[in-house]
Amino acid sequence: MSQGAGQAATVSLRNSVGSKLEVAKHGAHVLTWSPGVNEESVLFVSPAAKFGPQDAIRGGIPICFPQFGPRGALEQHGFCRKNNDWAIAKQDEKSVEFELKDSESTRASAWPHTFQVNYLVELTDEGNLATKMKVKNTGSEQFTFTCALHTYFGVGDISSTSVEGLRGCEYEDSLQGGKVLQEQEDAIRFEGEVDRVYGPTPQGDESGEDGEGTAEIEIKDQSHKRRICIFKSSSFPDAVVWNPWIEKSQKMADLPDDAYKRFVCVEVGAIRQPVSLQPQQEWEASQAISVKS
Ligand SMILES: O=P(O)(O)OC[C@H]1O[C@H](O)[C@H](O)[C@@H](O)[C@@H]1O
Repeated sequence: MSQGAGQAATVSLRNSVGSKLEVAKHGAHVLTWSPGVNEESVLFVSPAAKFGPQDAIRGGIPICFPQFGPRGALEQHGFCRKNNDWAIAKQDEKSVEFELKDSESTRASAWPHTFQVNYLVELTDEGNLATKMKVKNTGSEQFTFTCALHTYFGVGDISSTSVEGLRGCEYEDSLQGGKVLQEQEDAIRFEGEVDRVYGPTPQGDESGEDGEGTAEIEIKDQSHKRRICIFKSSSFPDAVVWNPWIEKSQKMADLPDDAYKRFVCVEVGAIRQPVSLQPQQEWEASQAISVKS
């Protein structure tokens, strides 16, 4: 574990081709990921991000669990992303597995269940970022949850960025009170705030667990002349597309007013239909990300 500058205690991983990533123990929060040697991180972290013990870090990959957004009685996006009780269950040179169990504070929350979350973060030999999330009901009563990996992807300029792969998919438009619509475009472009929960999204081939194969969703980052390919398992049936644009950014203390120009969130998750687990039942879902020119 090392202490990143101004950040929580972090774990750094490297592979033989010089790819690297950094994960904060706080929230099991992936902060940076660089697939190639001496490349900048593909993930966006706000220059005004806060790293205190009670803070949700603005950027990287926050884990939203056991509740996505305001869809329940917990605080926005649930307690996981701010939780300091994540332990390191396993670690080797190219992967680290974090583990979070229920605690006095979670049992005192509006979601008082006994559970275990395991979150595996891996740097593949090709330099892709592979993550797997497992949730186990370790109690004696059924519970439900919603969740997402809330990934902030860095882009050169949001105005020349598009998100592809969601044509024909149903979505809830948060800017229209959750009205359900169907995506008509091959490419989603950004000329203002976008906040949509798509799902179930068209499924690529499940072989994408290592970031190779046919991506479900692609971010075309024209300014950096690259495609960011997102693969997700069918147990993450949904994907949120979000950019706050300027008005919402001006209301966010941990985001500079013009920072919206340099990121887009595509957040794979199980959101529209909560996941239900019987006692001792386990659920798992994975996301892999790769970058192609
Ligand atoms: O500010 P946060 O609690 O991190 O939420 C940031 C954003 O997360 C998701 O993208 C939601 O769809 C948005 O409605 C929300 O504004």
